[in-house]
Amino acid sequence: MRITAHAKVNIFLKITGHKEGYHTLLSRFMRVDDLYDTLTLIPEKCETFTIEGCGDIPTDSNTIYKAFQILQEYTGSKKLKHFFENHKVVVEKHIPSQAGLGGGSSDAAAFIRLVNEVCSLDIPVETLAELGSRVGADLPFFIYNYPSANVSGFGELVEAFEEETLPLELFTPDIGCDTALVYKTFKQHLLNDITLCSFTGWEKYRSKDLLELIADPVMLNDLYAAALIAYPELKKRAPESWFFSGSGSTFFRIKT
Ligand SMILES: C[C@](O)(CO)[C@H](O)COP(=O)(O)OP(=O)(O)OC[C@H]1O[C@@H](n2ccc(N)nc2=O)[C@H](O)[C@@H]1O
Ligand SMILES: Nc1ncnc2c1ncn2[C@@H]1O[C@H](COP(=O)(O)OP(=O)(O)OP(=O)(O)O)[C@@H](O)[C@H]1O
Repeated sequence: MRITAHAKVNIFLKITGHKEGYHTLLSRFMRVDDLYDTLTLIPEKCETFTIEGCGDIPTDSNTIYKAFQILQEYTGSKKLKHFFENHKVVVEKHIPSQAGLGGGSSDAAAFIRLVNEVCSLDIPVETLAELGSRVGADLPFFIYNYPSANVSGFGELVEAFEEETLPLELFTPDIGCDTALVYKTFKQHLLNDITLCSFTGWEKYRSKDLLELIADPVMLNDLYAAALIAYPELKKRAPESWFFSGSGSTFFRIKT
């Protein structure tokens, strides 16, 4: 009873607006094949829901626990409660936190997919994605588990994009970027300047072609400029000609 929870990068990320306190976006998400956490369900009597391997993150704020609560509420069954009185969740973390790689979201999505199977919940993937979106905006992409996808809305509209994943090299400086702060900075300084026509048709390009064609990391990812304002020290750590993922702080490029 084991599952891998892969990291993602955002090949491009353009903010399209703001409503209900959240930003809407258009982004190409790509799974990172060789960077993943693993989640294992291990038989053991547990007095409370038990997660091992997530360092000092309190259980209550762990995305895996949030996913459990949402599944529990949705199914309303004693099956899940009973299962987790007799199994613990062991996480092997490899994806750095606050890095723009979606680690916490990927863990929660992998947990939902695994529990759906192991506990024979038979919940359709669309419903799992909707339940997942209540944990975080990145969850639907990880629930569908496509290698590459165009993602829009707040993150809940996920459309598979037919292409192979790229071999990626990642660099995560030791600067944790708080997603909420980066979005807040974007709203304050940059939201008024968005020009929707500047990225018309980007979603149709293969990721490799788009990275070559646009080449500028600031143009490709709207949150990069916001992250540079919120975390000015990022500038010194940015390697020349690398791209920026999500709300940071990871830079990536295609392996040569
Ligand atoms: C930056 C991305 O990772 C790109 O893939 C996502 O858009 C963010 O996804 P996430 O980490 O799952 O974000 P969440 O945990 O849902 O949201 C954290 C905070 O970021 C802001 N937020 C998030 C997503 C979004 N579309 N608009 C926002 O303004 C909100 O203030 C929210 O409270
Ligand atoms: N299972 C988990 N794994 C990692 N972080 C978690 C987890 N559950 C809760 N968190 C909390 O979520 C915060 C953000 O972690 P995460 O690794 O998901 O962020 P991220 O790199 O900002 O992702 P994003 O791509 O969404 O920007 C961390 O500071 C951590 O305290």
